[in-house]
Amino acid sequence: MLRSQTKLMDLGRRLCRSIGNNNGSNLTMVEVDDKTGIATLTLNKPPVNSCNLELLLDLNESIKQIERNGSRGLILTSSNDKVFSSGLDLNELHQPNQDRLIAFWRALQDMWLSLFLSRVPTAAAINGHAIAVGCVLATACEYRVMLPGFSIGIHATKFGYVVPPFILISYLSVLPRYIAERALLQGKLFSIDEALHVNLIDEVADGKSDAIIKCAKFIGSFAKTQPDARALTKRQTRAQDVQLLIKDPEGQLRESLEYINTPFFQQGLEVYLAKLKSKSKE
Ligand SMILES: CC/C=C\C/C=C\CCCC/C=C/C(=O)SCCNC(=O)CCNC(=O)[C@H](O)C(C)(C)COP(=O)(O)OP(=O)(O)OC[C@H]1O[C@@H](n2cnc3c(N)ncnc32)[C@H](O)[C@@H]1OP(=O)(O)O
Repeated sequence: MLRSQTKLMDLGRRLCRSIGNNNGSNLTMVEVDDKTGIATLTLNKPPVNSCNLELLLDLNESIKQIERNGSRGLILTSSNDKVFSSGLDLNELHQPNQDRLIAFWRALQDMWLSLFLSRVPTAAAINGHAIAVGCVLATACEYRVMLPGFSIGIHATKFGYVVPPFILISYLSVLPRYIAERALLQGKLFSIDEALHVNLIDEVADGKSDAIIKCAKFIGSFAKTQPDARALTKRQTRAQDVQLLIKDPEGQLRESLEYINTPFFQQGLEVYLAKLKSKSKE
């Protein structure tokens, strides 16, 4: 084999390095680009990246791992080419075992705080539908690039769910209040043009790799900033948004559990889950 060929192969091998998150699961995958130092965090829970307890724990561990290993940034994306994330795994909320429900909701609150307050620059390469908490994952990031043909938004009210404050905040952190309020009350899912128009997303990409390149470019825009100063400034900017959850996580947990356990919520969820299942069998 020619020396130049060997060199090229070495370069290819060097470009991306997988790092584990210590728990051995493949629900999320982390690859660090050796050249840029940017980590790509891929949601990988078939069929539609619905967030169950295990995925939330795994995601949180991966976010922390990316910060620990000194990556220069985090790009969140999906291994499914149609669905970024379908939001919370509704089976976790339906007739739940109470201990598991507590662990699930804690993991959700913790994961959101980790992503929203991450020290490193964050961007979402949204390569499929981003529904409800799927949208919350994207809005927790600092920048969003999306592929055409998919929907993004929080449609909870359409199905009789009230959203907890941190979900509300994740909308309010990127949308003007009147747009966030109207969209939440309507249970609106945005098309890509609508999302771009209100700045729910920052850019449109024509494929996943284009989205990753655009996210990396955004992260590169911080190259000349001092990482600790950037991280602290981000934390200060977002301090008010997280106040409630940081000051009283158990109170927030209690309120959510009370609501989830109401017969009203459970009955509505049962109807919705049945519809979802029958739709997938059509
Ligand atoms: C004071 C108040 C305080 C607290 C309130 C507390 C709680 C309230 C919660 C409110 C916030 C809610 C947040 C959420 O995230 S709820 C989740 C909402 N998500 C959805 O509604 C998405 C539903 N899914 C879809 O629309 C489609 O699946 C999707 C994503 C467009 C993909 O479509 P497609 O590729 O055609 O795939 P299928 O529909 O065939 O789905 C494949 C398979 O997956 C199952 N599934 C899909 N989504 C979920 C889900 N979110 N949870 C569980 N299961 C899901 C689907 O049923 C299919 O399963 P099957 O076994 O039939 O193959």
